[in-house]
Order: sequence, then structure tokens, then C-alpha cells
Amino acid sequence: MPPAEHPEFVGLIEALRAAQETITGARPPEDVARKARENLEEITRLLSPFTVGESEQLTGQMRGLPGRAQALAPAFHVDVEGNDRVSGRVVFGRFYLGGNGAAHGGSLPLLFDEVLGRLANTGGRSPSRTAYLHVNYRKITPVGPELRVEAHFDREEGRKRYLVGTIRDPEGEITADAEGLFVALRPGQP
Ligand SMILES: CCCCCCCCCCCC(=O)SCCNC(=O)CCNC(=O)[C@H](O)C(C)(C)COP(=O)(O)OP(=O)(O)OC[C@H]1O[C@@H](n2cnc3c(N)ncnc32)[C@H](O)[C@@H]1OP(=O)(O)O
Repeated sequence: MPPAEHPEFVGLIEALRAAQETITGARPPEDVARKARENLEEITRLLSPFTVGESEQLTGQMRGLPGRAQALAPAFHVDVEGNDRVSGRVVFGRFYLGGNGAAHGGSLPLLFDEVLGRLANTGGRSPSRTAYLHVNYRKITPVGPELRVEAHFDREEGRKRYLVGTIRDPEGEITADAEGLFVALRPGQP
């Protein structure tokens, strides 16, 4: 479904991302924290009647949008995309902070799975799933600045698709790289 059909929902997810960022970085007085909680609870009450099944939900389905209207992973902004390689940008915001200015170690596989997994299933290829993801943490991945992300197919062996990717800091140094194996699903495989 094209994002143009659901501009308000797309805006809602952007607001959710902004809320995640702001809440994570805030140290509010108790009365402000209570008011914010009440507002969040009101949002839950407002949206609960519209819960749908997985096949009908909007979140995660908007492939043309950075982040696919899903606030789970940091939004990946695609610059160049081909059948065998992709490059783009990402910012790990405050929500993804691990400590001392570094992105949480678990947030990097999240980003790599998104980028490599998306590429693994492009170019007319059949759907595949992550079998493994090997991440090397070379230096801290900083929270805040825009980082470059590149990924490409390394090789394909039957149903097995091996992809590799890197994240680079603003100085161009690799902060993390990854290799992923994606196995093409057999017909009927969930
Ligand atoms: C709008 C939408 C946007 C879409 C944009 C979406 C972007 C996000 C994409 C995210 C993708 C995901 O996270 S998917 C979710 C996370 N992944 C999962 O939940 C997968 C769970 N695991 C499985 O379902 C299964 O184990 C499979 C499908 C991976 C493989 O099982 P299978 O189909 O029975 O295949 P199997 O015979 O075991 O293995 C086939 C071959 O692969 C090898 N192989 C299998 N697993 C491994 C392994 N871990 N390490 C080494 N090798 C392995 C086997 O040795 C064999 O080699 P040989 O003997 O043939 O040589």
C-alpha cells in the first residue's frame, strides 16, 4: 500500500519515533512524567478498537518509506539500490543508546537484519529468512551523527544467500560489519 494512502498513519509513526527519542533523553519532574503517561494511555485507548491482524496492519509494510513505518529499528534511508547492492544512511538516535555515546550492541544486528534481509529478497528473488547474522563490533557506533551503510551480495549457493554489510562513522571508518546467511524458503514454509 503506497504511503500516500495513509499519510496520517505515516505521520503517527514519525511522532512515535520522536516520542521514543524524547522520553529516552528526558528526566522530567514527577508531575510531568504522570501527565505524559496519561497522554500515552489515552493514545492506547484511542487506537485499541482498530487493532487488526498481521496481514492488514500498516506498520512494516511500507517498503518505500525509510523505516517501513515501523519504529522498531532506526530508519534506513536508501540512496542507491540495485539487485545486488544497496547503500544509504542511518542515525542511531538517543532511543538506541547503550552507554557512553555508543549505540546499544543489540541495535546493530537489528539494523543489519533490516538492510541485508531487505536486499536478500530483492531483484525478483523468492522470500528468504535470516539463518544467521555475524556482527563484528570494530569501534563504537556513535549515537547522533549520520552514518553510512553499505551492503551487497557476497555469493549465492542454491537456497543460501550470503550477504555482507558495513556501517561507517562520519570519518569514514568502519564501526561494525556483518555477514548474514539468508535461506530461501521452500513453498509453504512459514
Ligand atoms: C514490505 C516488506 C519489506 C521487507 C523487508 C524486510 C527486511 C527485514 C528482513 C528480516 C528477515 C528476518 O529477520 S527473518 C526472521 C528471523 N529468522 C528466522 O526466524 C528464521 C528461523 N529459521 C528458519 O526458519 C529455518 O531454520 C531456515 C528457513 C533459516 C532454514 O531452514 P530450512 O528451510 O529447513 O533449511 P535447511 O535445510 O535447514 O538449511 C538449508 C541450507 O542452509 C544451511 N543452514 C541453515 N541454517 C544455517 C545456519 N544457521 N548456519 C549455517 N548454515 C545454515 C543448511 O546447512 C543447508 O545447507 P546445505 O545442506 O543446503 O548446504
